[in-house]
Amino acid sequence: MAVGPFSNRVRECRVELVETCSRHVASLLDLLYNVGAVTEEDVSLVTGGSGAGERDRMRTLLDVLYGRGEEACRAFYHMLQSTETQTGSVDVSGQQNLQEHLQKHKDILGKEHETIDYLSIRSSRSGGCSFIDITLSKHRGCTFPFPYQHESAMVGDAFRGLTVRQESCGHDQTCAFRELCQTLLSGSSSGPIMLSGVAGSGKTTLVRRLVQEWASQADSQKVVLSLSFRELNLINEPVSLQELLTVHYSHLKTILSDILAHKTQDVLLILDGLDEFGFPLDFERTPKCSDPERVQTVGAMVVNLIKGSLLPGISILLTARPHAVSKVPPQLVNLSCSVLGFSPAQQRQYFEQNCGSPQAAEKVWGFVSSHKPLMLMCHIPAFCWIVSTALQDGTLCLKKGSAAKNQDASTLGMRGDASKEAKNAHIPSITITDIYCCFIKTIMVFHAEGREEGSHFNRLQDSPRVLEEAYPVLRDLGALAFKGLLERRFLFDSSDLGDLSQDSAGLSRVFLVEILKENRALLTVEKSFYFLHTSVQEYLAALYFVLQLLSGSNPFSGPKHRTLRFPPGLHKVFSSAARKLHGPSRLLRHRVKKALLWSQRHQSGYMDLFCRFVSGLLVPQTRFILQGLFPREPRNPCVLSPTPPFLLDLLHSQLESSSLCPERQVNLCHCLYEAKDPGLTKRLQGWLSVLAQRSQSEPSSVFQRDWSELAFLLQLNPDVSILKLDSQHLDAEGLCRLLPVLPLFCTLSLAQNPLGPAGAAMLSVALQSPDCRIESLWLVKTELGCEGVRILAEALKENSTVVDLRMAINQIGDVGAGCLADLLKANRTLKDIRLRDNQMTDRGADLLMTALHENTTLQCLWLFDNKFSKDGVRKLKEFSKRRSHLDIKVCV
Ligand SMILES: Nc1ncnc2c1ncn2[C@@H]1O[C@H](COP(=O)(O)OP(=O)(O)OP(=O)(O)O)[C@@H](O)[C@H]1O
Repeated sequence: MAVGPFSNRVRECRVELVETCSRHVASLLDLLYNVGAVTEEDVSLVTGGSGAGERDRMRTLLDVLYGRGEEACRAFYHMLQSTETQTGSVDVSGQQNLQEHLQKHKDILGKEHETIDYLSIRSSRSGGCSFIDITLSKHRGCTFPFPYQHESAMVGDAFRGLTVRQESCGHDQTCAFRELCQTLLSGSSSGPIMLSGVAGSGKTTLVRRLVQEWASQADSQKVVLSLSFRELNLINEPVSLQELLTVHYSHLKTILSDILAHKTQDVLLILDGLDEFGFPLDFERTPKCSDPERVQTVGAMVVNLIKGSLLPGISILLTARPHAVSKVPPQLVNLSCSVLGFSPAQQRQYFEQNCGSPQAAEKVWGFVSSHKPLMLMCHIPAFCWIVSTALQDGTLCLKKGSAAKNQDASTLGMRGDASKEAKNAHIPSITITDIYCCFIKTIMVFHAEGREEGSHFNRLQDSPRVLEEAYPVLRDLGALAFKGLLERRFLFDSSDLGDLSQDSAGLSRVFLVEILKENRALLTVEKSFYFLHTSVQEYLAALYFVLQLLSGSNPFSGPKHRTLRFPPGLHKVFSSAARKLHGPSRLLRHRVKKALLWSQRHQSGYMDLFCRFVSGLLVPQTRFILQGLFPREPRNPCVLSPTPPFLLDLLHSQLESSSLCPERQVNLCHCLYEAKDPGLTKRLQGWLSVLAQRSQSEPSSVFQRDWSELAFLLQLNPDVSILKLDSQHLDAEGLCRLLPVLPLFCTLSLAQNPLGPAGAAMLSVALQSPDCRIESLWLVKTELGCEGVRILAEALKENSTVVDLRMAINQIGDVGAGCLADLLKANRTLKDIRLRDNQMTDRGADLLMTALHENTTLQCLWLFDNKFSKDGVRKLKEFSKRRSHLDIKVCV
């Protein structure tokens, strides 16, 4: 074998040749065979191996050529030159061909991603779903969500969490959909972008919108390819990326390999729903693969795409629920976006565009905006749909709600000290369970027979009959939802639906249309279903659970006369425990307790809503909304009292448990709220009087979970205007738990707590909140230091409510005085600032006086016990004398 310059080039440039010439391997091999440079055996060696892709074939060819020696390698370079000249000449027509295919691709994908809403109530009322811009936040790299929290609860928190993060690290920003669209379609981004958001927050809707936006841009050269993880789950056999895409996009068949080889920088690959991906993603051990033609498992393919080994240079948009974000190592993610959900203004816009009439929209918005728990949940678009469906015709709920509102209004005028206010405080009586009951009822009634005749109101009168008829369907669907929850399963196939899909009365169609979404997998013909929103699954599971309880059956054994069985392990545990108990009341209590404990064992907050719904449905007043569905006389008389005492006892005894984490404790408070516990108001009063006593006596330690509970109780009661938490060992973490309510007090007194700069960051979030009502902020001896003051001063520049700021004994020094001086130049609201004992010297006093030349609103500045010289004090007094509106208090 002769080695010369050509064979050396083949060896040295192997990687480059594989990279650039693999697409010509077939024609090169032909040419080389025709001129005798390679043999028939060589050809079968190169083309053999069914799994080998172009790159593998190219590598084998180069090895063969090197083995054949200098002449074969020279022939190769010669052939390569002529092949490239030939392909160059067809480039112009190729370009035209590409444009035509691209336009066709845009048309097809645009149509596929039209925002079709199958929800017939919605389409009947508003002509389909209109897209409302939604608030997103973006962040370089990757962020992880807070652990231990139900994802639905995280949405409301996300708005404030965002500002907290902004304060502490300064690189999160809110952004609108348009901006994300531009980043993805402009061609300037590459690598993975993670879009996270809780269930129903609108990720898939954003993806649809993005594809439509791109499809409408005639000049966009981006090639968008969109796949859902749900579909990828169905591919069990190894496959090459090229083959997978060719099957999915058969209309791109002729140009796909060219795009994948030469236009990767123009490709945007959307992978929707990472949370649902069933295959493991092993970023450590998955073998590297850079050949789109090489077969591999779907999991390995996804890993190689995300790592940039496969199709380097493409942009990838991954969407995931928050808990699944960590499936991808953060260092591989270029940009993270979170769907924060609808802001209050966007919620209002949603109702305006999705309710049947402006009056209905106004009613729904009025109701939602006066019920804080509802408003928090309405950050999630899917929940907006549930609420608008439940309320716009749900006369029952609206009547009840307006009564609650009137009572709220009667207490709103109150002013004064928190404990006095709490005595009169009224905790609103509408619950989330009420809303879901109205939702189900509205849907059932809407689809009932005789829909064409009579008004919705008339049909509402007939609802007991409709609901009675719906019993078997609701029970079976509920059983499926419950089984899914226990198994942590959210996707069901046709066999899971069993009789439901063949229901002769057609009632189950209601659910298939309104409540279950069909997963339309393009890669296979198999159908699967999932609930419109996980909260709907949790509600139906709770409905089933309570229906079974009230009819004396064991919810854990599945409905009788049906094939649906729960996991054998679970079934055994629950039924053997049940056998040991006697008497229906004890059995009922036992079963509810089991369900509560079951949920508490799951620290992730999964099943939190289920427990709230169970608590709500055990209240006869709430069940009355679904009159007709429940047995008239439940076997168990203990569930007939307004709020069953056994339920309250159970929830209260769980609340006392010392092993409960704060988030589960808050969930128990939610359960008490759903159970319409009349003692909630008392609990708040108790809390506030304990705090009042504590601040007068020796401070004792307050657990973090207590702050969560207090925040929850205060949230339900908007009428308390003064919050005094002096000397309570309250730190930044405690403040974080209280954050939802902090802006809502006129006077916030947090003296003698170890807040420090981190606590100041929390407070600055409250001060910048659009809901901020804080007028007096008392932070005496809270370890702020100059850094804490700097953070607060920045926030106060944006705030126009605080009039009275007390910050004695905080060691702010001259640096802190300088920050306050800067604040005084900008702020026109503050009237009274107290800075006793803060280690300020003449330098600090000078800075403040300079600023006060520009500020004419400050009336009182207390500077006792600082480190001023005699001359400094004299200067301050003279300055004060010259300014009639300003009183500076100072002594040596
Ligand atoms: N921007 C929006 N404007 C109007 N309606 C919206 C918007 N976003 C979502 N929705 C409504 O909320 C429903 C749920 O949204 P979507 O399926 O996109 O959520 P998701 O985040 O993908 O949920 P999941 O994680 O469960 O897949 C949609 O069917 C749609 O009706």
